[in-house]
Amino acid sequence: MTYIHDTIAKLKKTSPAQAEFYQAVEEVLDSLQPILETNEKYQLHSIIERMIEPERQIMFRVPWVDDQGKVQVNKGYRIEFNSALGPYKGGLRFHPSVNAGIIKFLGFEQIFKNALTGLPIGGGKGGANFDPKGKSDGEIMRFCQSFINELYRHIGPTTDVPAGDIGVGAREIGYMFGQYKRLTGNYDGVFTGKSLLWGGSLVRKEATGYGCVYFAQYMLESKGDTLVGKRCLVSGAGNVAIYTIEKLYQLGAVPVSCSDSSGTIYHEAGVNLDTLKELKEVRKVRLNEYLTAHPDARFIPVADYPADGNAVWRLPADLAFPCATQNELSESDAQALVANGCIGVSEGANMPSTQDAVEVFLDARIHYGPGKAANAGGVATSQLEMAQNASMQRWSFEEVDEKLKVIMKNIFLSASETAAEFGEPHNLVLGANIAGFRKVADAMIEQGVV
Ligand SMILES: NC(=O)C1=CN([C@@H]2O[C@H](COP(=O)(O)OP(=O)(O)OC[C@H]3O[C@@H](n4cnc5c(N)ncnc54)[C@H](O)[C@@H]3O)[C@@H](O)[C@H]2O)C=CC1
Ligand SMILES: O=C(O)CCC(=O)C(=O)O
Repeated sequence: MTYIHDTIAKLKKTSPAQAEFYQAVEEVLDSLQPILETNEKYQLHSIIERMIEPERQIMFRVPWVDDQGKVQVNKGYRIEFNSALGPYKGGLRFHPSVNAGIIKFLGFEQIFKNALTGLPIGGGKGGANFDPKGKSDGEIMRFCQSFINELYRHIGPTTDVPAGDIGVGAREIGYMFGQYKRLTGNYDGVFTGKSLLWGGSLVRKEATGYGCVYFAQYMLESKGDTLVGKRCLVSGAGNVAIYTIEKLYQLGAVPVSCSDSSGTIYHEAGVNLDTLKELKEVRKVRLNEYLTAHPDARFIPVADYPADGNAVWRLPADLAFPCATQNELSESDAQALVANGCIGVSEGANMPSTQDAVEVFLDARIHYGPGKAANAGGVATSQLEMAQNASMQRWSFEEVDEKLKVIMKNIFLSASETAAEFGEPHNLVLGANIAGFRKVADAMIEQGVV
């Protein structure tokens, strides 16, 4: 369709050198072809042109003092992408690879993901090219305070509500909230993913991983299958990976791998969750230390990965849960998974599979839950945290978990019913993109040209 082709060509000119952002936009626009062809209103209202341009992009300097007394400077970002459905909502990522293109891809995905939850939240994302690895607690605190010294004026409980992502967990949210409170004098629900001691919601920590497994469960159930006894590959060893592994065990599956940026652990007997939590949540060390407690496991260092992919996806298993980062699963990895008998993929990370890898899954007709549907449990539970804060209530673990299950089920149904409506019932990429798009686009039209 020349309209889509021209739109992407123009985007590349006006927003140069943002490869991940183009990738996310191309995937969505390809899926939207059938709805754009039959609904002139979206072109008349320039919905696509408006959707791919953030409402606001905030870029700022983050100066801070390290433990040696030297001043360091990082780049900070908050991209307020789309507020048609509610306040901007999305995490903050602290990682050295962060740049405007990565935050834009994440913010763009967040628009559709948040729409799919059915909750009143718009899309945004932020972060900094700060590397938390090896930093002292004092350095992390000073960085977070400096980050908020600028960001505080742009956020608020009904305007823009950040949360965590890679490199940002409850500790960082605590330091950022403290500084926000000091600067504004407000004690409000401006962040989610807060500590349970002061306004956090039960289940938020677990929600992305749990939700991703619930999504896999619903995909399997739709074909009369279950998770029981399934051997599962999980990548990553952070928040999403850990709680994906926890829920897989609870539902009778056997997670056999995890990974970090140093390499992959393969434990045929099943990954030991207590050891993993101790290494990553408490001691924050490299995964090879897992072998000390479990000499029967195998560690594959990154140096031994295949040139065209990631060792974790070359292992035999029934299901795959990419939970680390974008583009961590290549076309060759996807081919290896399918050849080894993998029957389903549920993405905990954002855009972990390359476009070619996604094609392999769709062509092979295996279950494929794209990140914006399968990992939406995190942001959905963030909205439940906002609802509890606003009504000064606190719901039990069971109550929140039950709501999370219902939300994930509805996302699965909405993506699969939309996919069927457009004649490709197995294609949840198409279904999720169109279902999310329709809600945002129609809201934008109703709200006029703004
Ligand atoms: N935390 C949340 O609620 C949500 C997170 N996500 C996505 O899930 C993914 C993981 O995020 P979190 O677990 O929150 O972050 P985290 O900081 O807790 O963990 C990230 C993990 O991925 C590993 N990792 C990073 N780059 C890697 C690489 N190149 N190779 C192998 N491992 C690598 C890190 O070592 C770390 O163990 C990201 O794509 C994030 O955007 C998506 C939805 C919500
Ligand atoms: O909980 C949130 O607000 C955001 C979670 C997030 O960053 C994501 O869904 O990728």
